[in-house]
Amino acid sequence: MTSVDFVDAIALAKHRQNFEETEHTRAYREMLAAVRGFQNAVVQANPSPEQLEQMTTSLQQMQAMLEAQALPEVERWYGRGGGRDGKLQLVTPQLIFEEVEDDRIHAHTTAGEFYIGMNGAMHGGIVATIFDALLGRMAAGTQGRVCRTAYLTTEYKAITPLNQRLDLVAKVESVERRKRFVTGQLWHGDTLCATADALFIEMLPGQQ
Ligand SMILES: CCCCCCCCCCCCCC(=O)SCCNC(=O)CCNC(=O)[C@H](O)C(C)(C)COP(=O)(O)OP(=O)(O)OC[C@H]1O[C@@H](n2cnc3c(N)ncnc32)[C@H](O)[C@@H]1OP(=O)(O)O
Repeated sequence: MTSVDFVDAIALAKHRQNFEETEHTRAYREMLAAVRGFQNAVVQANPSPEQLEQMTTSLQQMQAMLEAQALPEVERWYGRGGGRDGKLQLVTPQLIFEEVEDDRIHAHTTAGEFYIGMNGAMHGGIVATIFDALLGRMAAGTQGRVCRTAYLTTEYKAITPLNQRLDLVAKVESVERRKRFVTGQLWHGDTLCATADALFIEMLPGQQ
């Protein structure tokens, strides 16, 4: 089996939904958490020349080790999972899904320094990426529908802080044939930091 067998998005998603949490994959999740910790540390420090040399050498060694084991997308653990602790991914801060219903989701997250824009505020592109992941999960619903984002509009109402709990709410507003219109809100306590509305289209067999 190669990744070429899975240009069909539905077949790829179905195959990747079969994901067993084992000791080995839990260790992979822990490694990704360590990468997140590293990313947070790396953006906050100005290491000395000696430290930089040491870090660059170590990182190059780890990169070479991983490159020697690279797999086609269909076989990778990255991007899989999807229970309460969300997917095994690094593109957004980890999302914790508290309630997942077919028309409503409540989740939360805490974004570290890696996701900084400027002056303590989260980068706006990360806010939009969080909404894409949250609203994509909403469009998938409890049935695991395979959908793609047709549009996603984000409004930034207040600074989204780092290192603080953020609450995320998603809702399905309406459904028309393959179209799922969904909205999202990102809260810090009582402050509404950002909102989004998006259209997700359910994939047809054969579509990439
Ligand atoms: C439990 C399991 C959990 C699983 C968790 C999964 C979580 C995943 C989370 C991660 C998620 C991350 C997800 C990602 O990041 S996906 C990556 C980002 N998105 C893309 O790359 C998508 C690129 N675009 C396309 O592939 C196509 O355009 C799609 C597939 C979207 C539609 O092309 P397709 O040929 O299939 O459909 P159609 O053109 O006949 O249109 C169909 C209908 O839609 C209407 N329309 C289309 N576009 C727009 C528009 N912009 N505004 C308003 N309306 C629009 C259109 O008028 C028509 O309406 P109607 O005639 O029916 O009335």
